[in-house]
Amino acid sequence: MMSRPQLIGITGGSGSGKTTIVRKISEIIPDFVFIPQDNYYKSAEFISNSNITAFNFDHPEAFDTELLRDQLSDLRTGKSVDMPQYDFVHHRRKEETIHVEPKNVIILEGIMVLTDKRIRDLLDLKIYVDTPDDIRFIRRLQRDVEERGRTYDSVINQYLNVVRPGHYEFIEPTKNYADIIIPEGGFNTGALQVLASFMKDIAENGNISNS
Ligand SMILES: Nc1ncnc2c1ncn2[C@@H]1O[C@H](COP(=O)(O)OP(=O)(O)O)[C@@H](O)[C@H]1O
Ligand SMILES: O=c1ccn([C@@H]2O[C@H](COP(=O)(O)O)[C@@H](O)[C@H]2O)c(=O)[nH]1
Repeated sequence: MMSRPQLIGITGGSGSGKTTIVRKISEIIPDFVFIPQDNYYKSAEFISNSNITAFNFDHPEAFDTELLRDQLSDLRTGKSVDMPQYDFVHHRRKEETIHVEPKNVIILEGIMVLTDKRIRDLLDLKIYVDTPDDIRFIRRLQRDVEERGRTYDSVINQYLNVVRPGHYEFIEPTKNYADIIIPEGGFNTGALQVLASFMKDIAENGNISNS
């Protein structure tokens, strides 16, 4: 490793295509550490489809930001961490952790990676994935029913009551902090190529100018 690891933050609303971007980048350049902010959700095991708004997953307080900050700081200074994992179906942190060794490039991805200054200040490059609300909602509805054990009614109820207001209060304004805005997410191949070649450069030469 030639200089300290560089942290790239990828944010945007739920369903904007953040995870898809990371997956596609990994097909071009696999050599990075991936930290999903979702893994730092606090457990809310009392939640089910019928009382989905009883815990607000779209508020900064829903995340264990102290743990995320500590682990990012460790990775940034070349130390390994044991990253938590999150179970979306049962709304709780899993027992098992994943041991993560630092690499030159670290990608932090999540809805609120630019919301809290403590995390924002650790990032070397900030990216906002900007996808229209209707498209994001349709994607989320399909995904949450297929992959996250949710019913249509509960996804719609949660979206109208907490996800949408939280988006406008805590996520959309953070676009102002972004260095790069990617429209439409994971199928914007031009943006993916630019990002991947930038990451390849850091992975091989280990620098962004201000490090
Ligand atoms: N450009 C796209 N076109 C169609 N579906 C997409 C696109 N990008 C993402 N998806 C799908 O939409 C859902 C949400 O995408 P995801 O990457 O998980 O978003 P995020 O991580 O921002 O919540 C997933 O099921 C994914 O396969
Ligand atoms: O137990 C949970 C935890 C989170 N959520 C929702 O997930 C999204 C964030 O994940 P994306 O992959 O970016 O969509 C957030 O809007 C929470 O509402 C959940 O429903 N249940």
